[in-house]
Amino acid sequence: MRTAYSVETVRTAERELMDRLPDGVLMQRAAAGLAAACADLLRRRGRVYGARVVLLVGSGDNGGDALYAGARLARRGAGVTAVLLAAGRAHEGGLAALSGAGGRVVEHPSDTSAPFDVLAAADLVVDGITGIGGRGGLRPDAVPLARAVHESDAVVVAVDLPSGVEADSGEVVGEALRADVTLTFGTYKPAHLIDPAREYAGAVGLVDIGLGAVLPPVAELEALQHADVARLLPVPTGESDKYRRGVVGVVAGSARYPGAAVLAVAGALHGGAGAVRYVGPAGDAVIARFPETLVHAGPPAKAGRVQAWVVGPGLGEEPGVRDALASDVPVLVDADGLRGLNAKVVRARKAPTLLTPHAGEAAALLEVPREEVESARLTAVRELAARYGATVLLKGSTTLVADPDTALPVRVNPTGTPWLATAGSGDVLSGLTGSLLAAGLGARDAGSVGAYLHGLAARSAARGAPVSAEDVGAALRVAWRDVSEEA
Ligand SMILES: NC(=O)C1=CN([C@@H]2O[C@H](COP(=O)(O)OP(=O)(O)OC[C@H]3O[C@@H](n4cnc5c(N)ncnc54)[C@H](OP(=O)(O)O)[C@@H]3O)[C@@H](O)[C@H]2O)[C@@H](O)CC1
Ligand SMILES: [K+]
Repeated sequence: MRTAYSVETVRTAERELMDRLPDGVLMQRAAAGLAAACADLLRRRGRVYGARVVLLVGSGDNGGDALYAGARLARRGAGVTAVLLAAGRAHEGGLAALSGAGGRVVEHPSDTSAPFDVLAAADLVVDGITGIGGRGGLRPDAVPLARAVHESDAVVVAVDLPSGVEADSGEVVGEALRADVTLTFGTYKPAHLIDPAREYAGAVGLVDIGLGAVLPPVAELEALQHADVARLLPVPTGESDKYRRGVVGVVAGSARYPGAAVLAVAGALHGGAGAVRYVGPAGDAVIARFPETLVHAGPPAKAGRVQAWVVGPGLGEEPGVRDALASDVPVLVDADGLRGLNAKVVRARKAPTLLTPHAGEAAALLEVPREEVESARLTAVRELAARYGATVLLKGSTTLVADPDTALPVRVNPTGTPWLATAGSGDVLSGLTGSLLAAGLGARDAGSVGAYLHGLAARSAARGAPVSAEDVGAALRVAWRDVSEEA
């Protein structure tokens, strides 16, 4: 499991750890890890001795880390120049260390083109403008430097965070530095796991500075990995029959969108339930493709017992949502089922409800513009979970799963791929996730395991080429096998 902690939690832990250690030890640990990673990158492109390294240095400790790491590289023969964005406020000890090691210093802004000249010739740039203390994106002075960095051929290493991203939310206000590699300290922060910031961070490495021992046991965010998912997968036992493995009811499709029914059933057949009961007008299309499905014209209340319902994909105006919500089993609501969803009705349910909106649907539920959800995904998913008293899976570039119990970490799906942005892939996900619910997983686990397998399936089906939703459905078995081999 990968976990991420908020800035406030990190600061508290850092104070506790600092009290136990001599002054400056944490920064030296950070700088040593940073310098070692930079030296590795330089060696891969040539060698450290004689390499041209530029440090972008802000006014805080993030700049201090960069300066001390720069001093270590200078001692190994690199030509290191620090560009000070807040001359007079740069970390004193770091500056002294750098000049003691033979590093140079230039100021920005300045009357000369020196900062831009050194950037144009750099092999490696260390971004130490801001870390967890940065607010409000890059300031105007820093923007031309960031652009010069992006135009150069240098490898860009961000200290702790790419400067300009918001650590706690993953938001990017205006412009931010784009890094090839980000070295963070002690723990990941939300921005390392959530888009758009995650994308700016490049490959993220974690430097152990001893913070783990003082961080609280429950993180703000967590990302499951293969072994975690393997432990959660439902596995049939000797006593299992199709009913004991769980029956999932799929209320999807309409005369206009019969394909959504087929795709949701494709997902449901691969999610661990023992049987899939399809309810709606697209029974013929479903049976033609998946003869093992039990079909019923509806309404859901008359279709027979299930252990979980999936309602919404391609439903149009067809009824069924109310019936499913009135049941006493877990319900997953997706797509058309989310339209006009009544928060009071959802809150009053005794069994779990799992809502699976994309950004547009989430925006409609929250009555805010879509861009607001896209730029602040973590806030949006938490707000929806609180408002509906439901588990919410917010689909998108980084899929997030929030539980209505705010003490539980929000789950971030690490297996996403841009190839998943294809028509019908959400229908496969809702069927799959509903099937996991019917097989006995809780809503939070079903949502995060569903998103994980769905992303893996898309990756394995795509392998760098476009995929259809049907391909994703067909590759779910491969993803399941791939994960369960870790158990
Ligand atoms: N936590 C840990 O365990 C450890 C933390 N360590 C390191 O410390 C870092 C945190 O250091 P920090 O607290 O000094 O904050 P930091 O990110 O350098 O920035 C704050 C400064 O920037 C300024 N400023 C604000 N916004 C700005 C903007 N948009 N654009 C430009 N400037 C802006 C603001 O001053 P202002 O100009 O607003 O007066 C303030 O002076 C952390 O990320 C990690 O690298 C490691 O050494 C070891 C262990
Ligand atoms: K930085």
